[in-house]
Amino acid sequence: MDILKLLSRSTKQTGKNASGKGAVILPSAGTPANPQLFHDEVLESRGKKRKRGGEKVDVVKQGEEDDEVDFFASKTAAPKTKKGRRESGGEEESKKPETILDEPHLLDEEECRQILKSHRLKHTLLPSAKSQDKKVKKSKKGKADKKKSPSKDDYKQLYPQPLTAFADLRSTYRISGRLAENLATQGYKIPTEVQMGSLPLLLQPETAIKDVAELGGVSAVDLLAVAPTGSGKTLAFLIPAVNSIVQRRRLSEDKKHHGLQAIIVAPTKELANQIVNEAKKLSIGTGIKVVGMKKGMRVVEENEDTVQEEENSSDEEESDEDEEPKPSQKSKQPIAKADILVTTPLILLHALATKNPEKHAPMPSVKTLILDEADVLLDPLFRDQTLGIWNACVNPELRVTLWSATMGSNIEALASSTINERRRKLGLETTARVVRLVVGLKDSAIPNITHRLIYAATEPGKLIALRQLLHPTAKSADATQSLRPPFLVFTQTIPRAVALHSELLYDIPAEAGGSTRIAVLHSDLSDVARDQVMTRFRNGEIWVLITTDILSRGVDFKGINGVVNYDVPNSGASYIHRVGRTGRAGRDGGVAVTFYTKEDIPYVRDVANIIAASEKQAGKPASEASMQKWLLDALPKPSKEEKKKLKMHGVEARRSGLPSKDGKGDKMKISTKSGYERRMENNRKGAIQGSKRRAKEVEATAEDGGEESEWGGLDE
Ligand SMILES: Nc1ncnc2c1ncn2[C@@H]1O[C@H](COP(=O)(O)OP(=O)(O)OP(=O)(O)O)[C@@H](O)[C@H]1O
Repeated sequence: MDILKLLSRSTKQTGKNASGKGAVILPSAGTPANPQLFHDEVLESRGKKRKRGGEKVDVVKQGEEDDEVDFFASKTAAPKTKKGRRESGGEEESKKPETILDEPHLLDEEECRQILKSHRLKHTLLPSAKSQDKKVKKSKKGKADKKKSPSKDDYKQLYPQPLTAFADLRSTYRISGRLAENLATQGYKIPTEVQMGSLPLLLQPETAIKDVAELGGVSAVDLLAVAPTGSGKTLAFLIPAVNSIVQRRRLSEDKKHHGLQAIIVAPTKELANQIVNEAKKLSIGTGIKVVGMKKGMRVVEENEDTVQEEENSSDEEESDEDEEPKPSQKSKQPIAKADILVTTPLILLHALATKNPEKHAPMPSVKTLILDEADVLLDPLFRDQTLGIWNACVNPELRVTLWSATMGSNIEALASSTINERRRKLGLETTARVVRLVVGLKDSAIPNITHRLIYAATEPGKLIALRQLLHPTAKSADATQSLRPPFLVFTQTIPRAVALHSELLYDIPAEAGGSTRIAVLHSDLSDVARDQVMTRFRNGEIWVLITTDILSRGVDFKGINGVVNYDVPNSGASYIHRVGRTGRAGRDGGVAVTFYTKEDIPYVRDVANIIAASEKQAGKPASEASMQKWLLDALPKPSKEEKKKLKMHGVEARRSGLPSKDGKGDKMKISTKSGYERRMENNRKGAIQGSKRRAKEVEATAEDGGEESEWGGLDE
């Protein structure tokens, strides 16, 4: 069923924007023309203007977009064979005959600078462990120089080769032929900015930076990458990880052996599962095994120190947390056969537990550690777990990359000092340097979506406003004033998500799929239930998904038209990640709606500032900006302490979401009528509409052979 058709049948929307100038292209409407966000025109030294994305960009024209709307379609994957295996297009990498490669394509320094500038890419070499050591010694000697932290001069800007086309990955950076084929099969043509800026450096630093003296004479980098939501960071970290394992396997004598070489850590199960799927697609035909970490899985050899978790699942099975493990199962599982392991922090840390709670079993074979959503993984909530895993990666050749759309300076300092500290301990100061890559404006929301900050005054006001968005008959001249499903709704707490779900459950009429179109996802649900909701949402069966911040980071639903912050997010970073679930891969037309009430006024300024910065980045003139200066000036500035409290616990008044004994919390309740009342009302309305429709049908059939009746939208 085409939900756009169904929901728009009875609306007055014409597909034009308010000015009537052009059709509104929704994120769910086909393939984006260009996944890049920034392509400023930069004057070259010779006076010519550069085209967007450099010379080699192969742009998919609008006319070539998919005709059929497929909200959550994945990119073309290799077709499955009868046995259910993906066709890899031939033998494994190692058995393929040598192919003749094109000439490497390298740009001169001026061209590099121009392209990096036009795509708003900034590379900074961070201070080395040695230079930090010197500073500390100096400050100990001279009492006057108390400054231990690096000065501005220690940060050097770099201009490495940008990747201008995916074809260069093979011709210039010599990635595996099978990996290049897998990328082509999935339809990747134009690299996004973060891919342009990171892939050359991670694949071949010595080619990306011609003069190694620039990198302090070393030929390897660890990377801190801060790039917008939906800008393709997953591919940027997976390509080098898969490629390095393929190259190592090629040199290995035992090509069938699987040993853990790369670990990818993500904060939620949903994100970890998504990364497993992407990594598997890239690894087709390479012989690489990608595994998602499960409870009870073994990853290290046992010795007298290790404390293995009792087994209740194998690496291929869905774990059942309620099932009691049998004593005979204990430690009998073989070590998971994995080259790449994708995990949430705690589950892996448990698998590395030793009798000494301070120590974890080492993983000497791991040469790549990737922290996705690194700022949250290094936040106090996950910090010890993440550092525990990091410290267990004892291989001296370990390369670390950290990725997020937001990275506070404290997190950057922690990451950088952890990398340097580790090197110092292992005596490896000179083998690699840390490079920071920032795409666009640091810590900002994507510029290709529309933001709307709506004052709803009270909790019931928010419910009314949400129903207006959901209501397809909302009389609005501007198509951006209503929100077409599919969309996500974020609440502050699990009880509030559950309450909102039961409130809205009967808002979609039975003929449009009824309550099956609305679902809730949160961490109190079982893994199986969470997986089912994710699958149904990806398949387009669920139109409105109510959730908590569990889905705010990393999760990629390609065709989401909008995000509703039913409750104001707990921080600016949370806003950036939540709204970044729409407008992925450069898609235009996404809408981010944030409701706020009287209780939120002290905290909403951060969100307003982010919206203003995003509109400025998008080049919106001040007259068209939704965030007017007077509003920004009028909003109070929360203190550091207030911000900290908000980040930890959210807006106090709606913490529990349940009615309080003193009755004060009742005004924060999400409810107008009980679910039973709404269901009864809905049934009544359905019956009336049904009988009206039947009467009309009979009339119409009598007159002109009949016409399909329309859903008249939601009556409030
Ligand atoms: N070069 C490309 N061309 C077209 N689509 C791309 C390209 N690179 C990535 N994508 C698509 O962009 C979408 C977003 O990618 P991804 O999930 O990696 O974003 P992200 O930067 O990790 O976002 P977040 O910060 O939200 O985690 C995915 O659907 C991915 O397939």
